[in-house]
Amino acid sequence: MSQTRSFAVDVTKDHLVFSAAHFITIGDDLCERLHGHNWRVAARVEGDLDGNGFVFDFIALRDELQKWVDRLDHRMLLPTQHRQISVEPDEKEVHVRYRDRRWVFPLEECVLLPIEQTTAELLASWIADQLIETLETSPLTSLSVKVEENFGQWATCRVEF
Ligand SMILES: Nc1nc2c(c(=O)[nH]1)N=C([C@H](O)[C@H](O)COP(=O)(O)OP(=O)(O)OP(=O)(O)O)CN2
Repeated sequence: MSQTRSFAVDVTKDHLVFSAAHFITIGDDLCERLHGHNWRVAARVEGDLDGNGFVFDFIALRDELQKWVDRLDHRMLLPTQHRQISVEPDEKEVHVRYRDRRWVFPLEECVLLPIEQTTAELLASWIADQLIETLETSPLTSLSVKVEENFGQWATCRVEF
């Protein structure tokens, strides 16, 4: 009987969590109040086995993911590509505006993300973009990043190579 076999590596850890603030718009007229989440992050890579019998070293994947989780931890997450929320940094502060609502945050407490919204989906996509640079020397076939915004509410971004 013929068989095909495929391999994947998953990394999910209790410490792969960042606590951050954000708000999103929903539809044209609803802009959430500023609030926070403990966002949990996990990653999966698929591909052929290397000479070690690895798809990819768990430890390297875990540590790379942790690096990006740490960059987001205890920060205000702001999307720079939103069509209704303007995000304007100066030397010390970030000025944010949605219609007649305004917020000013210390620049060093923010992460400005080149995405349209700070949804779980687009945060997963941004994290995937950061991981790809490290992974691209390995012969992987896909990368999936999962972000959990609230218990049991996960979004996944899967990139195929
Ligand atoms: N597919 C997605 N759906 C929703 C997203 C998202 O990123 N992707 N995000 C939101 C909002 O950010 C919302 O604030 C999610 O917060 P959550 O705490 O899960 O929702 P509740 O306000 O209902 O919280 P409870 O504390 O559970 O009452 C919405 N949808």
